Amino acid sequence: MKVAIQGIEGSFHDEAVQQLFPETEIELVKCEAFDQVTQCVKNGKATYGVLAIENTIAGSILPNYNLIDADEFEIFDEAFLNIQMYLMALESESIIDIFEVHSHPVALLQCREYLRKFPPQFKIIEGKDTASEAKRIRENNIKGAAAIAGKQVANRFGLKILDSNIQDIKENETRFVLIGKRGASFSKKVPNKATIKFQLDSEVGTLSKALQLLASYDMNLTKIQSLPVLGVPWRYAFFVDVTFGDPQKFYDATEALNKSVKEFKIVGAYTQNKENAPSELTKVLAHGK
Ligand SMILES: O=C(O)C(=O)C[C@]1(C(=O)O)C=C[C@@H](O)C=C1
Repeated sequence: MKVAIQGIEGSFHDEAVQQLFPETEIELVKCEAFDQVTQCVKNGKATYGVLAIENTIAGSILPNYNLIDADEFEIFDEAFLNIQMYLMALESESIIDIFEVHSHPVALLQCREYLRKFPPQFKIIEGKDTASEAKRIRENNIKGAAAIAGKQVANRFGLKILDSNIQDIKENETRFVLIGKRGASFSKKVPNKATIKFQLDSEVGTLSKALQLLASYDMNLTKIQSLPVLGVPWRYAFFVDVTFGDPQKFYDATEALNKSVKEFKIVGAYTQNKENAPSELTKVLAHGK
């Protein structure tokens, strides 16, 4: 099965794929940017894509909301990874030799306070994914440069860890979503979580009424994210994550909400996966049910 990610083997996206599909043979479709991931799913080069959507230090990865929304993709599943960051360089280097650091922009954001401790001439360079940056340092034998990546990357590419757990807050998690073409859903599990999207008229109380309606159907709101509607200045769309016990109540709530909001859409109804259970798809592929 082909799954597109931004990054290469060893990146956190790769780890998320392994988390979702521990028993399935996966061919990673390695992309250099998030929009390439959705393009690959759109044009069939990959059946599914995995995208980071939010991090507990860096916040929402907003462009990925737009990418999922723009091309009528659906969210099928989610995975949570504990993210611990490490500073790594060639075996010959020690921390005083380092004058520049390379990593994924979101990884650098997670280590902002740590990076402030280096002298002003120290360069912070946004690159590709964490693993590619580390690999490049190793393959080109780049002295004086370090990468920020997960421990698995140092092991995989033979780099020396110069500093450990360097993200600004010890507890650090990233949430990833599994996406595919709309309607290509596979899970036989009853959903207990969903992401919905809608727009509202700019009138007093419209958002409050929408949220009250969700509450009246026992929907537990876990996240709300507003994003500009592209091409319509100062208008916003709301992406809301809810968890629920009774899927029928969720569908009743969406039916009611659809009548009072604009551009309503269920971006995905799936199973909440804080425990990081393998994706249902693994079972479907193995047993056909
Ligand atoms: O560069 C990587 O290893 C990634 O998988 C990217 C990414 C991200 O996009 O947030 C994934 C998880 C971490 O939050 C840091 C970086």
